[in-house]
Amino acid sequence: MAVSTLSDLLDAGVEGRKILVRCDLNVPLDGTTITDAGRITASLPTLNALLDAGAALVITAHLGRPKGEADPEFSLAPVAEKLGDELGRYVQLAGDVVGPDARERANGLTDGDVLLVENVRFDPRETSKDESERAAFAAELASLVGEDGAFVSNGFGVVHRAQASVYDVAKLLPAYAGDLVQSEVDVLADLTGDPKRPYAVVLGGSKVSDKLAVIEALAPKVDTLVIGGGMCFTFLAAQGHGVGSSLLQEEMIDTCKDLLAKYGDVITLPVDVVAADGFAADAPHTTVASDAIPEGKMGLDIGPDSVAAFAEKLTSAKTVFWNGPMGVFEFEAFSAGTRGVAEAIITATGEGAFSVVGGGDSAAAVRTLGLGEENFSHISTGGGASLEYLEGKELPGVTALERGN
Ligand SMILES: Nc1ncnc2c1ncn2[C@@H]1O[C@H](COP(=O)(O)OP(=O)(O)OP(=O)(O)O)[C@@H](O)[C@H]1O
Ligand SMILES: O=C(O)[C@H](O)COP(=O)(O)O
Repeated sequence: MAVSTLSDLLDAGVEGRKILVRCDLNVPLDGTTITDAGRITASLPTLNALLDAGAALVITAHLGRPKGEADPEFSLAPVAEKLGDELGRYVQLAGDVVGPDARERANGLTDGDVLLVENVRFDPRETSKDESERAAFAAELASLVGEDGAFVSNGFGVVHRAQASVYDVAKLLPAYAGDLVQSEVDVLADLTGDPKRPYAVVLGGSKVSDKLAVIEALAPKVDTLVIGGGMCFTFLAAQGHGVGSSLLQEEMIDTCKDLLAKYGDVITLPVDVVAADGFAADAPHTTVASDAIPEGKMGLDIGPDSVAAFAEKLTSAKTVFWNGPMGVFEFEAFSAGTRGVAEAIITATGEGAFSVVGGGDSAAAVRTLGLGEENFSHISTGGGASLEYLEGKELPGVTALERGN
């Protein structure tokens, strides 16, 4: 990665300067309680290094996918509090993103101060397809750190998004890769060169439309592609099975048919699923064959036979990349599939495989199910970002840094 790094910025000196840092603080929440702070703790080394060197920080981040307007459900308030605890210093939260409150607070920052502005996705220009709108928003973000400012990209989980606070702003300020972006890209590079075979990829989770596209690019590169979680139902539908009220991307059924025709020998789908009456922790549920999901039932986990079939593929792999839980692991009743697949990957790792878990919720699953981060070769903070990297796609947030300075 030919980019300027945090060390270059520290060598240039940050004392008395305001530094804009893009983090991925998109943590899972239960109401206002953070259920896994992994992405916050992963951000700390870079933030602490800058603060220790005398910088004042303006941090930008998103939370969830609000609709381009302020929405209390997606406020970064819980994140500001947790970040303050972790940094051991007060983190101010601006009531807006680039409005009067953010500007006034940014103006008043002195060395060692930390300001988090509100969820950048409260401003519709952040994710706009119109480059000039994004550029205008990026300019307002850049102005928060003034003439002498710099930009540090430290949100690996979001570098696959060509969004204003990730991509456009890097063109307006001297731009540097934070330690998290640099170290994640370095590790993932090991998976793109000449991975040890068999190479298995496990896909699940709920961002079906984002990640179905990844399969076309990954399938030819891997020996096994295991698909569970919310991802599998569009494939089951493509095989002509009813999926009840499970997560389904109807407009992608034909794509899945094509993928199965082309890569059927590589793709493994669940043979059974845990079908529930609704989306709730205590929903009555039963395990059914994946070609017999009853009308009105919702598949919330893969079943035990699927776990066994997936485990057989995974335990013999020498390289494993896993993104996306196999079920709604946040509910105990639907966590067995995720646990079972994780245990198979742990077994493979114990036998010398190189294993990477990528994604906010996937990494959270490893921690909340007590599976032991140390049992995997690497836990990545980025799900979509690492998948796109493995696909060989350009990561706009990294490209922008290469172009910068
Ligand atoms: N069968 C299912 N139906 C509905 N939701 C599911 C199902 N299986 C898993 N999920 C949900 O998928 C979510 C995680 O999906 P997601 O694609 O966001 O993964 P991730 O690891 O966070 O990756 P990224 O970092 O790209 O977001 C979890 O909250 C989980 O409850
Ligand atoms: O959770 C993630 O993968 C990142 O925070 C990016 O979020 P997004 O998929 O909503 O852009």
